[in-house]
Amino acid sequence: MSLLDDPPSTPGKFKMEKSPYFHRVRWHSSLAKLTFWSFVFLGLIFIFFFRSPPSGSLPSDPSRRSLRTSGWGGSAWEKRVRSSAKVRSRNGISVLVTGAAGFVGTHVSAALKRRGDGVLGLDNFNDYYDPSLKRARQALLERTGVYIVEGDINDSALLKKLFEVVAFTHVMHLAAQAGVRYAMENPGSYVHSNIAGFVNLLEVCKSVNPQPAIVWASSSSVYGLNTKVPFSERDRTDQPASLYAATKKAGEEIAHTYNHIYGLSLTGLRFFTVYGPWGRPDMAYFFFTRDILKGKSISIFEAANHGTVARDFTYIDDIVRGCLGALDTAEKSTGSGGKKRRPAQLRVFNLGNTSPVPVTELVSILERLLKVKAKRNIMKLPRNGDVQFTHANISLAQREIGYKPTTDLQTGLKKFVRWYLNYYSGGKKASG
Ligand SMILES: O=C(O)[C@H]1O[C@H](OP(=O)(O)OP(=O)(O)OC[C@H]2O[C@@H](n3ccc(=O)[nH]c3=O)[C@H](O)[C@@H]2O)[C@H](O)[C@@H](O)[C@H]1O
Repeated sequence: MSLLDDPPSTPGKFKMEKSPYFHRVRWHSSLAKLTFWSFVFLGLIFIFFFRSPPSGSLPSDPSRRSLRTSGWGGSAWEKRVRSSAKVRSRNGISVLVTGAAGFVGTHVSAALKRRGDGVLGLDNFNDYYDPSLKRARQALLERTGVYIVEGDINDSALLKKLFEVVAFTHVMHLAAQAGVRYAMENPGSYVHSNIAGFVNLLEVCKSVNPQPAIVWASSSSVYGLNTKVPFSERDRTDQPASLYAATKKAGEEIAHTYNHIYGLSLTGLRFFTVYGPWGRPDMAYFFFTRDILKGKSISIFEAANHGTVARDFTYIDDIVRGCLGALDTAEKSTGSGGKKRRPAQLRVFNLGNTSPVPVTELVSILERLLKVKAKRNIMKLPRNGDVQFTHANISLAQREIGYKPTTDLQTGLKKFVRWYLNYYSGGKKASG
């Protein structure tokens, strides 16, 4: 076997370069290398010019799973975009909803459309969880007249085009890489969506005229290791326990910057464990339901010394009202042409339920609703980003945006279970 067949992989093996045999083959190998790299170079040019989609493309990112963007542009497409974003009520707003095929995105889009606002969705339909659920949500929205453009928030050309076609008054930014534990598996996807994607969106929003007001999803996870309860917006948020939390916290700081420099009106909403019909299969209430029904055991986390793990579970309809309240009270951005004229609104609100429930109690409610006993496997809370409890103080949101949650966990889960049984009967399988 020659040296070229067995390239050195350790510094030690490089000593072989001194061999006279190596000098004899070097000239031939250089020619071969030159030919090889010329082919690679020509190949790359071919791929770049002839194979890239005509209508904007995604930056390559190996951290993404199955990320497709279908073609956009053309007069029929623009007509569809305009029609979906058309305001149909007096004093209505036109909203670009990113992550519209997501759980919260679907509900918010439908609610806005119902009251006569113009709504255009944007979603990349990635396969973080079962994309068929996203497609089903899309079909639901289509029936209400909401069109979802398939694309990524990192695609500047697409975002610019959307603002060229429609002068959106508001952006409801819900596209994100969610999930606390998954951040250990795929950190790049959090940076891609929650940081790079958010910055890209803000870059476009700051440049358009008029600038939209932006309401976006932060997270209760920014409170991290904070132990002061209930969590108030004034509490410290500099101890994130997961990369997910850190990217959401970074988002809050990034929002501050764009507000400060460019006069963008920005409102961050710290959602507390949102659940309900059409929910996310990666969340505990959802996969507990699936596994209990299948007779599979479920892992229930407990803290040190049998400490209770609890969440301020918040029902989707309450969250939707919070989102609409934030949109309705958002002041206009104050910049144009990338320059700020005067200070703009910058807000952060907790959207929780203010009554934490232990995860063991969540399971008991599910058992009663499903009429099946769960196979409980009590486990130590893993050190992968989960915090022991969350509890929202919502007085600021109550005062400023009229937020008032009304659904307790029992009532909300009843609605979820009804939806779940209905959705997954008829051949559909819960996965993700
Ligand atoms: O408020 C948020 O900002 C976040 O809410 C949600 O995170 P979490 O509150 O962690 O929800 P979720 O995973 O459903 O776990 C619920 C409970 O079950 C416990 N849990 C979980 C898994 C398991 O196998 N066993 C278990 O006991 C677990 O320890 C926890 O106590 C969103 O996913 C996230 O995207 C973000 O929006």
